[in-house]
Amino acid sequence: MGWEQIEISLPNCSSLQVISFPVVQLHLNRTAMRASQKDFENAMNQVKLLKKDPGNEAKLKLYALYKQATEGPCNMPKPGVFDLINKAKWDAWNALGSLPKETARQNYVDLVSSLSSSLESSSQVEPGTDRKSTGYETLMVTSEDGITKIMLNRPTKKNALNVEMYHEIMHALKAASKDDSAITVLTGNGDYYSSGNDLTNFTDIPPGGVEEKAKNGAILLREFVGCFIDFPKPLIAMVNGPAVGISVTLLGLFDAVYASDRATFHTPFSHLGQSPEGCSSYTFPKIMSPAKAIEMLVFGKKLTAGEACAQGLVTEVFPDSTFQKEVWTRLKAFAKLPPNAMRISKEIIRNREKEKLHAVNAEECSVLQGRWLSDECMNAVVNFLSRKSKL
Ligand SMILES: CCCCC/C=C/C(=O)SCCNC(=O)CCNC(=O)[C@H](O)C(C)(C)COP(=O)(O)OP(=O)(O)OC[C@H]1O[C@@H](n2cnc3c(N)ncnc32)[C@H](O)[C@@H]1OP(=O)(O)O
Repeated sequence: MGWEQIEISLPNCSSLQVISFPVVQLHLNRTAMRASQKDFENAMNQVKLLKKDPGNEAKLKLYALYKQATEGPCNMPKPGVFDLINKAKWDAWNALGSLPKETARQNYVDLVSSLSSSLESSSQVEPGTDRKSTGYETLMVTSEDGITKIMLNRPTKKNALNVEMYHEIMHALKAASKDDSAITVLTGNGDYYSSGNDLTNFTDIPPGGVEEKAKNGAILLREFVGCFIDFPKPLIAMVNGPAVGISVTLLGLFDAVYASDRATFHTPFSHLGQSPEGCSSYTFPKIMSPAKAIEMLVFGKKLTAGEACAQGLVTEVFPDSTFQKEVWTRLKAFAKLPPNAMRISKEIIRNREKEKLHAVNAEECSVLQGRWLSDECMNAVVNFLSRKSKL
């Protein structure tokens, strides 16, 4: 995804002919119809309720029409060539030329209506199936031998967490907290545990712009991390390979962390112009000392599995060749222990910290919301997406 997606969507949105043709046609067909301000507001609310992502191209059109409808023709200075996201948005808006505000408003309403019906009908392909409860797009969730296993399942993207995956993990954790399993395990499919936040999450800009994007991201992150803080049963991470970013910071909220000796632990927040999340600003200094936490969270020092174990972040390291067999044997034995006793013991160990953890989570999300709007963060994301940088 990433660069290819941006390259494909840019020509469509920056070309005057392509984008203005349907707009003009709609204008001619609708001289008698005018969307009211109420229709426009309803359409804006409807966009937030779309069950599926309409894709970057549609979102750029929505953005452009929204700006044209509310502010009129684009009179902003053109963003620099490396400011990919804002340039794509500027191009889309500018391509609408002098389209009247009322027509833009009508076209916005029409576009939302067509997106709602096409995304609605594509989600009805399998009638009667509730994807969220019977299957997942980004996870493999199984439950047997008293263990619910949540496996991150985007191996070709190194199990990067896209927005859908955040939602699905929350859903799977909530379901696991109520099912009849005794323990829950999080692991990754393929060679990575997880490469952390999917950096293409930053390219989906809603009509309200980057500020709205940052605000929504902070709300999502807070809810996501909250699910780990509140998870009532023993929660175990099986770190099958390298772990990056949020997949590392969350480990401080797990009850045991078993790692393959192939695993590494990397939190390159400063490199990305970002700041720590997952309550790591609180859990890491407690687990490994403030200085060691700063080496990881501020200077981005990558730890081997052995180092992470020596510092208390990892419970035990296993040779990769026997990792799966040894850990599953151990987990199956744990899962035979009386589940209520385990749950109550976890509660008494963790509960007095819960309030503090929720407060830390809220503060970290608020700081990150600001970081996501910084040049440092935007440049790092653009550099990754344009293949100029990797960790
Ligand atoms: C809303 C909540 C936000 C919470 C805040 C969270 C913060 C974080 O988690 S910060 C950490 C973010 N992660 C990264 O910066 C990692 C970026 N990825 C990389 O540097 C590298 O991909 C790698 C070192 C993880 C792996 O390198 P390599 O073995 O060379 O593999 P590829 O780069 O070719 O990766 C294969 C494929 O996967 C895509 N991909 C991998 N990680 C991510 C990612 N985090 N975001 C988006 N895409 C990712 C990569 O682009 C490749 O895609 P294709 O080229 O389409 O095959």
